Amino acid sequence: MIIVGTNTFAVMIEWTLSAVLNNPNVLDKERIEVHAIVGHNRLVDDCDYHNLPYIHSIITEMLRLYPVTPLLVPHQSSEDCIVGGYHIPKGTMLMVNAWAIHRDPTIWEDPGSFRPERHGNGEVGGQAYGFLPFGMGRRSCPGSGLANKVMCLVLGSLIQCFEWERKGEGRGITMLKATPLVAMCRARECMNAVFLTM
Ligand code: HEM
Repeated sequence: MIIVGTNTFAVMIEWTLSAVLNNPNVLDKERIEVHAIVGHNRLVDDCDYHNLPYIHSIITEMLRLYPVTPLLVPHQSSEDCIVGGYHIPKGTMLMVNAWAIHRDPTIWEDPGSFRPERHGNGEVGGQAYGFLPFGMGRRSCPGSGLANKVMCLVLGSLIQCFEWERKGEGRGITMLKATPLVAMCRARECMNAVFLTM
């Protein structure tokens, strides 16, 4: 529980920051949203969660392109069954290739490109079964709500408080970046008053 709840999350934040730093227009758009909703006099908070739709779109798009557990976790069939016309004997180890589903051109338009806008207001822009970063059904991830909330608050705070500059891309069960993200951050001057109250 501790490993799935921390490692997945840390990997996801690194992937998301990388994508945002590589797409300055996305960073600018998000900064404008955070500035309009939260301003400069306080930090991003719990109460802002439902009012930051573009952050939700960014996180959804990241979970689509870079699902941290690309093959989910192995399951085992408890009885003989038929899936998509294939006979699956009892006791078979079953893996779901979420990576391939998330990049299937019959489900997603231009699947390889990073376009948060495809998920208007954070709602998933493809078919329901085309997006399963947290699995599906009764064994799906019980931490998905918490994960989405924490990712939103962390990403919002990082964008609100710091100026970001990419320095190059320099590392469980999760999909790590082949080259770790290397970035430089500097506290934003407009946030100094907030930092002084902490
Ligand atoms: C970005 C963050 C996360 C991602 C992408 C993620 C993804 C997943 C996936 C794909 C599964 C397997 C679902 C399946 O069997 O098909 C899973 C299971 C699980 N996750 Fe997460 N997870 C995340 C965060 C968390 C957090 C924060 C917690 C706890 C606080 C958590 C707790 C669990 C547990 C306990 C299971 C096993 C559920 C079961 O087997 O019934 N996860 N997660």
